[in-house]
Amino acid sequence: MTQSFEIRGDLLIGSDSTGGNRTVRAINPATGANLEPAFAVASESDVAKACELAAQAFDVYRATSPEQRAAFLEKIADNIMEIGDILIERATEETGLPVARLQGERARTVGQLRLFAQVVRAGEWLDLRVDPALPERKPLPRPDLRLRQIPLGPVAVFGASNFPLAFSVAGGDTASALAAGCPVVVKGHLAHPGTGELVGRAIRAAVAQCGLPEGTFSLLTGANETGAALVRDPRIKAVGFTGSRGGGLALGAIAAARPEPIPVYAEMSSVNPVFLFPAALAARAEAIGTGFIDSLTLGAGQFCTNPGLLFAIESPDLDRFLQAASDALTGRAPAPMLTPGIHAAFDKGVAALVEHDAVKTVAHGAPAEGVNRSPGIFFETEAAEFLADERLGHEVFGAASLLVRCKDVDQMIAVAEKLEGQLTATLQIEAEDYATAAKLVPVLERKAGRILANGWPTGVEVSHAMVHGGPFPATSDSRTTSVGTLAIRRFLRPVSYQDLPEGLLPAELRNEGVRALPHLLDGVRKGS
Ligand SMILES: NC(=O)C1=CN([C@@H]2O[C@H](COP(=O)(O)OP(=O)(O)OC[C@H]3O[C@@H](n4cnc5c(N)ncnc54)[C@H](OP(=O)(O)O)[C@@H]3O)[C@@H](O)[C@H]2O)C=CC1
Ligand SMILES: O=C(O)CCC(=O)C(=O)O
Repeated sequence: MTQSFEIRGDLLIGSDSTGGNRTVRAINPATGANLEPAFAVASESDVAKACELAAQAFDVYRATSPEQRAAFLEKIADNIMEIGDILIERATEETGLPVARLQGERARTVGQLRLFAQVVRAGEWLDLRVDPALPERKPLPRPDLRLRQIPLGPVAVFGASNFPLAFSVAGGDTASALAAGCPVVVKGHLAHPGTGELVGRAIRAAVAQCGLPEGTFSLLTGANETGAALVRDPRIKAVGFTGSRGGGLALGAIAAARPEPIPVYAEMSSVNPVFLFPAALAARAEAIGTGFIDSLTLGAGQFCTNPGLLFAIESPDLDRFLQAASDALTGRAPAPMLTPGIHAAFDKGVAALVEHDAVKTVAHGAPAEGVNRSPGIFFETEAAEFLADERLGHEVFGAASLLVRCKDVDQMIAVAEKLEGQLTATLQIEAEDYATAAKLVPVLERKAGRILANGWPTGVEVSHAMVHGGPFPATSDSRTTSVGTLAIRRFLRPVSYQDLPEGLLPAELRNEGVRALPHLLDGVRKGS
């Protein structure tokens, strides 16, 4: 039977739909119009109720078999697809993003849930290890030691404004936390509350269809105080966040100040440097120029992987690149940005660069027609100026980028050394550049979570070998990723069982259970 999912403006607290205080409306950023209905704002007691239900659900949910948990993730994916066109229509209205982009993002979202279902079934994430007892060992016997990973507990997820599906209510943080066995309480983003509610209802339906405890999932709408109360709640054991540096740091401070501090996995701010090497510019300056502008203006530049900084060595080929990039940007019509606040922040960041004495505007897009939009813009400066003013390396969230002219490779490496942590670093190279690029790669490994060649950083593959992370301020914890299957590790911790009788061991660590799954036996890999 086909299910129907509606937007009512409710909070989804376990199986309960509540919404006393309906004061928030979504805005269509393309027109500035308010959208119906009004959404409920979660009170402190709503937050506490969602967390209590999540805590009650934890032991039951984490005890689900891999098959049950994988089937739940797949049911969420099926239900999201069942929402149908109204999901895409509402997301378009709330974000100003084009239909094709949102359809692609929906595919990424359900693909991500299905990938985590495969991960759960495969069992590598359990990281099973068995060191059998050595009773005869001298001078001391070794006990029987068995290790597995268990989930941390209820997780708070902050949906991102710029990916209303893939980084929001059922996005990567939620998918990886649920895959790990953690109940999830989402603080939805006010930029797309209707989209969030539809997806939240799809998850909640899957909870009921799979016979899971109601507290496995809740969705709260609200402002800063709702999110702060959620992170403070003692039942929450970890936080996933994508957004601004200020927001991530504020939530990290709240988490660190709790009587029991908890990890906050915040993906925050990145300018994603691109290094244009001489032979690459000589071979394909024009193609690099247009490729750059396509990546820069994708989604009105509202990607945390947006290429916001370029480095290149002075040459006539660099001038060819600049001409091609200028031609590609000039006349390009700006798309609406996600919220009036994000648009205002973009205009402020651009104004600071326009007014900067050491920065020259290279090109900009066509003038804006309509609200919440501004032309894309491309600046240049000299390496010495860049090194003298650290503000030039800060993120301007939107379609703005700065080219830094370098004298030679040594200067390019010197500026790279000064960069803050990044999600990505990109090399445009040809074979003749490899020897010089080899000097830069070790520097970039220290700076970024992903290093790529001859592509553009926007558009993150959801896969096993992806890292969407990096040193601060790209994220709050460079040891992990928010995209890809490795993201599950954020919500797990190891437990070692020493000499426990077989009957007290978890099923997967008993002799028969462990043989059926990949594991390390005395340090040697066994199983698939
Ligand atoms: N690196 C990236 O991937 C992204 C970066 N950004 C950056 O963030 C800016 C603003 O965009 P936005 O998406 O709203 O990001 P924010 O960081 O402002 O907000 C993200 C989420 O965190 C919450 N939040 C923020 N600060 C606090 C706080 N002090 N206490 C409790 N909750 C908090 C917000 O709640 P509430 O809505 O109630 O404020 C929202 O739910 C952009 O201009 C851009 O610079 C945005 C998107 C992605
Ligand atoms: O580029 C992508 O696909 C993902 C970008 C991202 O993580 C973000 O903008 O928050």
